[in-house]
Amino acid sequence: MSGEARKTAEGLTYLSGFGNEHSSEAVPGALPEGRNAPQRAPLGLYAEQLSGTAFTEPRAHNRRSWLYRIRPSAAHPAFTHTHNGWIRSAPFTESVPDPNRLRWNPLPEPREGTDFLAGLWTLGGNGDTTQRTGMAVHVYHATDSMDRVFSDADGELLIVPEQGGLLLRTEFGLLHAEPGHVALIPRGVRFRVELLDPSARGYVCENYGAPFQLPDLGPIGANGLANARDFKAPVAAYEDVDGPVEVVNKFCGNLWTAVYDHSPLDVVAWHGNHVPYVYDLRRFNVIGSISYDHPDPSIFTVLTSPSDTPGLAGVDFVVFAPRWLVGEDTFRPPYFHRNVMSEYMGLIEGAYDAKAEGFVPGGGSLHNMMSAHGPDRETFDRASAADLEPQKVADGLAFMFETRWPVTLTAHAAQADHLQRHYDDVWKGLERHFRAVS
Ligand SMILES: O=C(O)Cc1cc(O)ccc1O
Ligand SMILES: [Fe+2]
Repeated sequence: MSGEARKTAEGLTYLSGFGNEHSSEAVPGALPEGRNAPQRAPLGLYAEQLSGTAFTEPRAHNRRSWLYRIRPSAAHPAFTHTHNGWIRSAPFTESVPDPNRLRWNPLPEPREGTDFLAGLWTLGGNGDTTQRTGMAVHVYHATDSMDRVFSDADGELLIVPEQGGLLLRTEFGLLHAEPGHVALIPRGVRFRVELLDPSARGYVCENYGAPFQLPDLGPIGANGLANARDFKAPVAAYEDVDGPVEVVNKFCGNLWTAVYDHSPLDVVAWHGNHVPYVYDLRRFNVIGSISYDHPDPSIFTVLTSPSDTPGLAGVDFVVFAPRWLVGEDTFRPPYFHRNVMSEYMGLIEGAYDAKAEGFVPGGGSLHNMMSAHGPDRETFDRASAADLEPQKVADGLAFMFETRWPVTLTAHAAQADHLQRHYDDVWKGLERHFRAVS
């Protein structure tokens, strides 16, 4: 926590646009012109390519960046295996996949001195890190800024703050993420998380699969949902630090550590499209029904990680942002349903329109493949009798990590004290109203 860090965070400038070929230099002349790897890079820098997709993937999906740095990334000592803390990875084998509807309260307070990495607590996931498939759901609660630097070879990290602002110092520069924003750190990008408030809490989707992209818009047209220009990439900023810096690397499910003799956040200039972003969820252009019925929540997709089957996402990131409900003769909250996709939901602020109580900011729910869920009894009774005036859903910001594979829990998530014991009861007492004759 530091006033200095907050001042830095609030004065940041950004480059605008998701998927763009961005470029930035912290020192004029640091970026080579007209080629990526001149015989001698400008200013005595080392040129390095960081790829997020195979070289040969279609141009529309290809992700890579060129970094111009004080020292090459290759100059580091061996990594040694270290403790994974509360972090677990795919394949998830600590418990049997659970068909029950499950809901957790927020994580308990961590010990003082818990940084973002130590505060990461894996709830569960699917796929296999060695196959680059699937995803993991983590929550975090931290009380301290990181001194160390982290990178994740297993996937990209979508960070969803719920309490406490974050300053993310990345190889590409600085990002500021407050509750209501999300930050996206691509696979392999080194970064450090500094806290702007006494503690920080939130959610992380670790996406082992194809990098997140904006969803196609189909008949919606050329605009809407998350607009590409609202994704902000950092401008180059570097640390020129000689001295021991611990670098932690998550690789195939385990944390590995090495002490470098310099900071690896030493990129003076870069260009490319494999870059981190911050996005303000309140910029989401919510599209919905203006006639009748409640649309499927795919209409709220912010980012999607496609799988090898068209239309079937490894993981979708979906936001339930403030919006108007105007449907006529319509049950307006989320309907009862059993879905083939599995849904982890979290709440950033306020309340969610399908749950009157018990789903609280910082908590989360898991409705695995085909589990029956939907509005709780109180919501059903209220919405079935409501006067159908136009209604603003104003005070909530909920989200969903929706995935094609069931989420298997870690042992600590399955046995957690903060796992709610009687979640099923929210659907108790839904009375029968059936009459064979109307
Ligand atoms: O609340 C949920 O379970 C998520 C959800 C929301 C919605 O509007 C429709 C279907 C769905 O799964
Ligand atoms: Fe659902």
